[in-house]
Amino acid sequence: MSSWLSHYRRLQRIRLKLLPEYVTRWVWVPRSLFETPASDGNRITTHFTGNEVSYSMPNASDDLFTREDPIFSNKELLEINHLPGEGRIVGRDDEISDLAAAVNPAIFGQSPSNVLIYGKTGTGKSLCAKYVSQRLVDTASEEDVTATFAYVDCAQDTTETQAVQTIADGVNEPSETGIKVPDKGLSTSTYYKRLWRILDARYDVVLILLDEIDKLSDDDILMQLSRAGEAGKIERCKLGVIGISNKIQYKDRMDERVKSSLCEREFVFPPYDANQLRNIMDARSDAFRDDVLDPSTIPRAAALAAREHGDARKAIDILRYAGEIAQSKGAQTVREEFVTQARERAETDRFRELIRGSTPHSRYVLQALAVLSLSSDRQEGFRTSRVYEVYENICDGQGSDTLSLRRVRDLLKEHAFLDIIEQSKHSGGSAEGSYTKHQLLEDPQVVKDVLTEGDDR
Ligand SMILES: Nc1ncnc2c1ncn2[C@@H]1O[C@H](COP(=O)(O)OP(=O)(O)OP(=O)(O)O)[C@@H](O)[C@H]1O
Repeated sequence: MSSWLSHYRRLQRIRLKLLPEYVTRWVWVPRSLFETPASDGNRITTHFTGNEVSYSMPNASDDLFTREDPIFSNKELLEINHLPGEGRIVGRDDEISDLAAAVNPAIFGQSPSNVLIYGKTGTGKSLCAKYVSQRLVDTASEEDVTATFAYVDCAQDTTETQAVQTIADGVNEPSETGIKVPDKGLSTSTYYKRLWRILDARYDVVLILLDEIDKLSDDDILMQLSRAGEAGKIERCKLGVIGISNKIQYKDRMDERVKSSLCEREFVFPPYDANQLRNIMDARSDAFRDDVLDPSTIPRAAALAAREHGDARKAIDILRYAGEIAQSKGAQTVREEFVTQARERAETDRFRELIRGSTPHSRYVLQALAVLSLSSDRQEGFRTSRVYEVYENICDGQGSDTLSLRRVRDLLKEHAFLDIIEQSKHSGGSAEGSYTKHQLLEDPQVVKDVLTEGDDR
């Protein structure tokens, strides 16, 4: 490293070794030690202010780094975890009012309705549920009602114990209640007992948001929460549950008793159309610098996303990637043509994330389905036996032993559970009996590309 940066680093080391904090102000050091010639002839000077040390180089003109982002002015607005504020929730007014009406009784000290929200991924379910819950808490406090909401990601807290611990911990304030909710180590029933005590001690109303409720390993917590008041577990506090799922069939799996108390109100969030997606993206166009977005870029991204899925999250991803592509190409504007490349990248990234950590055979099975889909115009899916044949070839190519047909069937089921493939049952009459067909829900080319990444290395 011959640049002035190497001198900078060396100087830092010298100071750390030679000048501990307590002698900094008293030691006289020859000027030459702190004025070091840089390779381009400039001198780097070290300044001391109290115990602070800083460096300066006159006439530094370093074009190694870009000092201002030429494309984005507030990229955070397009980040995956960004929760948009009120003005940026677009096209969900009806859903927001319906939800608000369902939980409204809480404001008068009555129990909010339990709600189940369905809808495909990226249709704003969690966003609207959190937004309405926060508004309820704010309005309740104006009416002297103490309210809060707890959010549980059931994909992460899949067991009853984990979920109840998360809720109890979320609503607790140990200095006020004197109750501790350790991360682990208590029995499920003890967590419940502490939760009920905390709720009664602190709140008039609590909403519990169970996101991806279908990932819970059983219905036990739903039974407990939806009947806590009725069963006399809590006296003062009124509890409402908002369950969120992107599996419309989820309700069919539910215990009848849970269904009757949890599904007092049900709402379905439809996928966004092109206009709504366009408005959602327009509301965040200030993520970009002025005049950087070509006028056709957002409409093109909206049309593409609406045609394929109606998912706002993916639409926003596409817009962000289009900006990053413009950045990497050194383009002055984010052009419409970047949207197509961005869409491929968004799909690829998402699928890569979806299968991260999956086993090699689970990947071979998917690869087999991708190969079959790419080699056929028929879209109605492939029988297990056919998938198995191609899977055997892939294993052969990889020099790997094959798993049994039964095990491959299980792997296909797991992929169906994750919505990577869709399964359908067919009857072949008395001669053939019934059989299952499997179809990729992802773009087969994306699946194949991601699964064969690194194979040529
Ligand atoms: N109506 C909207 N207005 C503005 N942004 C939205 C809207 N709907 C969704 N989004 C954006 O998309 C992201 C995903 O939305 P959200 O998490 O609510 O989807 P979801 O339906 O719960 O999806 P999943 O089932 O995958 O969890 C949000 O964080 C937000 O950035």
